[in-house]
Amino acid sequence: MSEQKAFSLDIKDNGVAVITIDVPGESMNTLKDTFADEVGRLMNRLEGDSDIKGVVFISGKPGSFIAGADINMINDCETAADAESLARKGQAMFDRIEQLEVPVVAAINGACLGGGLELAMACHVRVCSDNPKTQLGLPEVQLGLLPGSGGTQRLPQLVGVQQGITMMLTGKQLRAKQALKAGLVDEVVPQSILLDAAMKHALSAKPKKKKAPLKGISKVLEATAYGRNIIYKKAAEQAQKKAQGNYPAIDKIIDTVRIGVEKGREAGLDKEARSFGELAMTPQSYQLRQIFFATTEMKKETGADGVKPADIHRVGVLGGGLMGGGIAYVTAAKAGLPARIKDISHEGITHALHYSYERLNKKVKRKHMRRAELEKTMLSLSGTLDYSGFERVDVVIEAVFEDLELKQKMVADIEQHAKPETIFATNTSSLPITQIAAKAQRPQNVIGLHYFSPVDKMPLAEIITHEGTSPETIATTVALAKKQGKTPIVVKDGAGFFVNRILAPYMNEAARLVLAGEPIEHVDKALVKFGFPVGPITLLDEVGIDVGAKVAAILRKELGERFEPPAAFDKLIDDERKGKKNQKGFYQYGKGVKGKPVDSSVYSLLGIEPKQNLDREAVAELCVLPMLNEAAYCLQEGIIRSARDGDIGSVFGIGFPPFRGGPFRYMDEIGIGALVTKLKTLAEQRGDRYQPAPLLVEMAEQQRRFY
Ligand SMILES: C[C@H](O)CC(=O)SCCNC(=O)CCNC(=O)[C@H](O)C(C)(C)COP(=O)(O)OP(=O)(O)OC[C@H]1O[C@@H](n2cnc3c(N)ncnc32)[C@H](O)[C@@H]1OP(=O)(O)O
Repeated sequence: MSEQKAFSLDIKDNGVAVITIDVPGESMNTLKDTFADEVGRLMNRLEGDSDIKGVVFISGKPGSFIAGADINMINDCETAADAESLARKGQAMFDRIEQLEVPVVAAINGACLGGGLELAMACHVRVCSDNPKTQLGLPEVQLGLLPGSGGTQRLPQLVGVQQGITMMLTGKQLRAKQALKAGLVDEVVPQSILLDAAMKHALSAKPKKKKAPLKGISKVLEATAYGRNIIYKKAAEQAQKKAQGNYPAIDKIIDTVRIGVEKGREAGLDKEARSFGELAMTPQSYQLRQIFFATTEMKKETGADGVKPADIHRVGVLGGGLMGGGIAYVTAAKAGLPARIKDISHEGITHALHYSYERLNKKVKRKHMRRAELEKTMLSLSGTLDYSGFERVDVVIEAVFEDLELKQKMVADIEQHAKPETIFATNTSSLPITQIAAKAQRPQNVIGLHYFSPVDKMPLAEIITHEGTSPETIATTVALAKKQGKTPIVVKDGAGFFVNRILAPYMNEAARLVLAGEPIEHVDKALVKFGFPVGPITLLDEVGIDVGAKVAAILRKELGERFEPPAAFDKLIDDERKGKKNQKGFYQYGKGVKGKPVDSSVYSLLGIEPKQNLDREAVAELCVLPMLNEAAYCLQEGIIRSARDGDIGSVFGIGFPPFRGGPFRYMDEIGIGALVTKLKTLAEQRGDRYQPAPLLVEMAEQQRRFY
């Protein structure tokens, strides 16, 4: 039997060689080093045939071009030299494509990422479909890597140094029209004529090397070495402000581009391959790759083994407030499902509709969406003051005020007005699902579906089951959350569920440090440096100090002394300090306030003389260790199903530094034995709340790891 190939050649009568990429046994094309020989033979064949007038690369997969180099292959590298050699092979393969005498065209439909875009950029012309799935980008930075097969050299040439660096530092992907405007593709056509359009280019004269379509200040800056130096410097400053030195890929990307632009392609490619090798061996890249594997694995899970989710045709949303509005929006705009919003007032409904309209209109203004599409999506949203229309909804998502009796009444109302099989999903963040389901006639249909604010931005959804939730309800809710663009984790009912539960001891500890005199901005900076997107005190201001106090009290009541909040909330609440929402918190807000100065009156209110006693590492450790410990408690109690779910929940829900892999992977890295020793010492010094979770103690004794 002949071996199935990834690249197949079909020479058309018009002399165009069409190379179809269709990696056998994979749902999406990814590039492997083993393809080098295959492509090499193809190139020999093409170079030796003077009848060939042009070449087109196209994908044989229905909705995607190439999703990049195979990340498993990168993961299998044992040394930097292994990874460097992968990069060099890719570079050589793409150089040969570029060196073909005849025009070479990439016909792109769907994802064209990483190594896929690097291949496309080695072609002389790029044509892409206007399919919304068509996205072009170099997302290697999200894996702690840089583009390793010529991308750092070819992208700046096509789109300019500034835009090229930005794309590589952020991993930002461009849609068809954006790619056209940026100079990354040469033509955008409907998918139905993609191949024809590409063939036309293949039969035309080979285009001259194009220049990036730069205008204004970019054009001026990029014209001289002096101007470009400003770009490199600014890019590094901006990126590091966010990355805090935690991502080694950043400097390497900028440096590699710089060397290529200033010293030429050869020097640039050499630096690129070496940097790729080095980065592939960093712990940051390792952890980020594990996050990719975990999320891909989770995309396939239904939440209930072997159970098929029910079809969802319509969704009901109770409450048109901030959360309800956001939920209606992701239902209509992302899941493409009609959402019927019930509120007690016209204002509530108008608010929810307006919320969606504003977001959609922004997309129209940015040309990411047609007006007709906006109108169609808006038509799928409707409102009601009673339950009219609810007899047809398959899932109801409740986002009303946090009041147990009210929520129980909602359950009863839905049981009365909707179908017997309609699922009741509550977006409560603090009430036990078991209690919300307590009076239900059909408790099997009741489940928690906890979104994070803002709903359209935050990627996580916690799906909370109570003892009686049926597997069908779980599978259907998981499917709905995925359609809404969320990564769901299924968790067991319990105070704070998972995310808020592990957040609480961390926030409490940060507040304790402030009360002990550590300056507010010092505590925040320590955790931003550790890798969180914002510090805990800033977060408290954002969430609302009153909300924090309320949640803290509930958790203390349900989970015991370990959750005792520091005795400061009362004073803050009495002083009407709610945080950002009433412009009075730990920091100063309002017009005319520049930067983010601490509101020093909070120190006198709390009777504190701020003085830094601990360094950043110590502050971070004191706050993060209780979070890790609590995550272990959650696993031990079956709140989360696996360490993997806990890691993804923490990274996507609270921005736990992704390059550390999540709390469980981070605990493995510290070493469970070392962690237990540290926690015990802190328990002696600072109090019993630091006592290690029994699971950790047991694991330390047995020298086990989470992974
Ligand atoms: C040398 C080079 O510069 C280095 C590189 O190219 S590194 C790789 C850069 N590319 C990336 O990071 C893209 C990674 N992939 C993605 O982001 C997403 O898969 C995607 C946006 C392309 C598609 O998402 P979606 O439609 O939800 O499909 P998804 O389930 O994720 O992927 C489909 C399958 O392709 C696989 N896949 C996608 N990209 C992959 C990759 N780069 N490596 C290995 N497998 C990959 C997934 O594992 C999954 O496999 P399965 O069918 O066995 O489950």
